[in-house]
Amino acid sequence: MDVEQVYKALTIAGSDSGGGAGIQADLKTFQMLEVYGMSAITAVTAQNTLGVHGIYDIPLEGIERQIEAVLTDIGVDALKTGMLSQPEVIELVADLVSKYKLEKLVIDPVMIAKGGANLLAASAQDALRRRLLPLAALVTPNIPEAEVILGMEISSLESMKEAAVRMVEQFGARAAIVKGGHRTGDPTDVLYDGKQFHLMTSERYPTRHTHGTGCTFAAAITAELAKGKSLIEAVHTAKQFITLAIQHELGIGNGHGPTNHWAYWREKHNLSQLGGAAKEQGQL
Ligand SMILES: Nc1ncnc2c1ncn2[C@@H]1O[C@H](COP(=O)(O)OP(=O)(O)OP(=O)(O)O)[C@@H](O)[C@H]1O
Ligand SMILES: Cc1ncc(COP(=O)(O)O)c(N)n1
Repeated sequence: MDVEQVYKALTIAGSDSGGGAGIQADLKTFQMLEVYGMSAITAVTAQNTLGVHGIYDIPLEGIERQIEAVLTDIGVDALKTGMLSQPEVIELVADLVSKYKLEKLVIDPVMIAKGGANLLAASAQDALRRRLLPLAALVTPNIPEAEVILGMEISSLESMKEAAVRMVEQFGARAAIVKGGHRTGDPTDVLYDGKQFHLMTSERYPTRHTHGTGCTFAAAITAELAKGKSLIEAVHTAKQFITLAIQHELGIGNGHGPTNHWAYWREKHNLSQLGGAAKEQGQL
């Protein structure tokens, strides 16, 4: 029997007790894409589908030790960042990414939760621009995040393209994808790889269960990069992963529920989808 290589990915992000976003979404996504997942938790949130009910930052030394423990023993093929919370966490992550010469870094510049809670101190925005973006293989802002980082209004496909180019040319990321989930119409994401644009689009599913879509999307890209896939291949797979995860909503919770992290794997293996019972019972 053939034995295949084990690929490894690390997420540096916040914990979501509700399991839909943050560390939990990232690890579920790594697992479903058959990549070994590891984590460094920056903050613990008390969170459910109705909102964020508490944020407890992990001391800087604790974050550093988690990352060092993983890197000095197990190693990583690719990594991603999510909720970094404070400017000194951004400085620390940038120092460690440089120290260990980590190339495949995906930055999801998490700022505000769907429910409105602030997940990145305003004082950290400058550190994000100055220290982290120049190290990114890919940065994955949604439209409001790109507007804050760049100080520009984004209201059209053309301005999404301009934003992606500025992330690369002005701030030094090697590639940028500006996600279209927050616009009306089909959710088109604009990827600029430093040379050309790639537009990724899908049908828009009318659902309130979109908690953690950005985390899941960036984690899927990271998992595919860990396997050695090209950026374009990785983003294509991630788009399929997130589209199926949104399409086959689970119907969990009374607010913005999680996406379905099983959906891509079950589709690939020709299995029926979970969550249908809730739909039939009219709970969705
Ligand atoms: N209703 C929808 N139907 C289909 N695809 C969607 C929908 N909403 C978002 N997407 C897709 O999901 C991915 C994540 O985009 P989105 O803009 O929602 O990220 P985000 O706001 O960072 O997510 P979050 O803050 O919830 O983690 C993108 O590929 C986007 O096009
Ligand atoms: C720990 C953590 N990380 C990221 C998000 C963003 O996800 P969303 O915008 O869907 O709330 C979140 N809510 N919680």
